[in-house]
Amino acid sequence: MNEQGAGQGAADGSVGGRDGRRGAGESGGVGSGGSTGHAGEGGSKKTSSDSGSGSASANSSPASRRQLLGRALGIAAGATAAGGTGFGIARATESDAAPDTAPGVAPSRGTTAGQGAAPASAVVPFYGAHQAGIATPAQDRLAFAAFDLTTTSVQDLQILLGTWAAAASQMTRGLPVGAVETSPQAPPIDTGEAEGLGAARLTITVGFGPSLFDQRFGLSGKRPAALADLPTLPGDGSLIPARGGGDLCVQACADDPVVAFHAIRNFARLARGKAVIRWSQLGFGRTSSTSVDQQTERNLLGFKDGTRNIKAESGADLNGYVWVGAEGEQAWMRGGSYLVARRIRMLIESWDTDYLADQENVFGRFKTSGAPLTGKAEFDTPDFAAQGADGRPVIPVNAHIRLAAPETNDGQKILRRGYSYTDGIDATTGLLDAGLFFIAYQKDPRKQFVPIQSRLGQHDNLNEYIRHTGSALFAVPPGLTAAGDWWGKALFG
Ligand SMILES: C=CC1=C(C)c2cc3[nH]c(cc4nc(cc5[nH]c(cc1n2)c(C)c5CCC(=O)O)C(CCC(=O)O)=C4C)c(C)c3C=C
Ligand SMILES: [Fe+2]
Repeated sequence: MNEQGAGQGAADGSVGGRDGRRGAGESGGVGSGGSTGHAGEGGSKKTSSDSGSGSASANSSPASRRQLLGRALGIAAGATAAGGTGFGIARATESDAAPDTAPGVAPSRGTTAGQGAAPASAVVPFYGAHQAGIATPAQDRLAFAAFDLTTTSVQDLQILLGTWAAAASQMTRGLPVGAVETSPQAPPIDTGEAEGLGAARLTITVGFGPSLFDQRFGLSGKRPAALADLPTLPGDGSLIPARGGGDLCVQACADDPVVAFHAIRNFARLARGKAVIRWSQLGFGRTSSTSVDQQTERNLLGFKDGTRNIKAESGADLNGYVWVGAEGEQAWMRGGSYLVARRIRMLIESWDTDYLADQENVFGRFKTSGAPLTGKAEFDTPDFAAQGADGRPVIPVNAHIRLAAPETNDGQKILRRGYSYTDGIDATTGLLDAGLFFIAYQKDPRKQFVPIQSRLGQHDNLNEYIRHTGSALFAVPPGLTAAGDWWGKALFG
């Protein structure tokens, strides 16, 4: 489906196509191009004037589309009538949306809604003090998207966040966002590809980018100091603007790639007319263990990654380095965290020509065991003071772990939650475009990611083999308390 088709289908809101069905654009699709690309590669970034407004601003049948989705999600007239207070969203989701025990829409003719319900063991609770997907033991797969808002209406934004919350409550329980099989004349509410796959430990984590706090929504006074734009850092020379930024982000993690993709796709569909995907990234093979129960996985350079990560079981580390506490001047962020995403391409072909001892000196760890060069077993504590017979440090001065470790960074730590990625071949060089989609959570990027990356960008032995190509920062608010709560409710309150 091309961009024009998508725009037309959405803009004219027509129901009667040649075959009597709604136009293709209305039947959904991922963001601006339906791919995992970004605005600079194919899909052009839409503005409010060319967004193909498939909902509120279109003039014929969008109301029926909104009603359709709203009915499914329990967000309809109440939310629209809220007049921008957000209260209507809360009430609508609370009163009309399905309780946690039922799908969000009464099954219509032939619907399979509900049949895909997940075994309890595969469900990660959606509601809680903190958003799931941060301290949750890392799942196998990632689908991540940053969105740009195409609306400038606060009410539209609130409706979007409320709609997403209701949809997330469904999907994280392994349920469709609405009927998969509707009447022949209406598009299915849920796109259907995750039917029967269960929840697969799906978590959906939403964040707000610095740009959300510009003049459009009257939020500039609510911008946390810690959400300061990331400064230009050493090693930022290869960043591609279209692979960074965004007003909103959605991190969907699951043990099944279809389940993770389905979440992003349906969020993009529900955002139609209000927001478009700016860039997105699929990830596989979690590169960071975030629980003591998880075996440490390897990154694409073949090294165990996540050995000295913050673990879900360490409440002291989570409170000390990850969750925003009373020190944050914006009360709406307490219990939240800040997400830094970096798309880091690995120069794999070059790395593969490097000899083993050099690879190990790059990281300061042994490749097979993952032990520090000063130890024998993976979890041995690195001894950064140890010297070899030649009087030189055993862990080289420019080794990755020395430069990144809390011992070198005023005791600061971050929670890493990245995934390997591959986007095929670089068309100009024929080399693999693969690497690490680095995600880190922290209390304050100004004290954590920025100084650590500043040091790494200047001195890290690894720099010969990597290029940072994308960068983004998001404020991730605390968890939703119960049905009816929505991301940003306290922000707009
Ligand atoms: C700014 C933060 C970091 C970036 C960017 C980063 C990129 C990056 N890392 C690896 C591979 C490994 N990293 C390891 C440890 C490690 N890395 C960071 C931070 C960043 N890494 C920290 C804080 C740490 C822990 C340091 C410590 O306390 O010892 C390791 C060793 C195993 C482990 O402890 O996880 C590996 C391997 C790659 C490949 C990469 C960019 C592509
Ligand atoms: Fe690292």
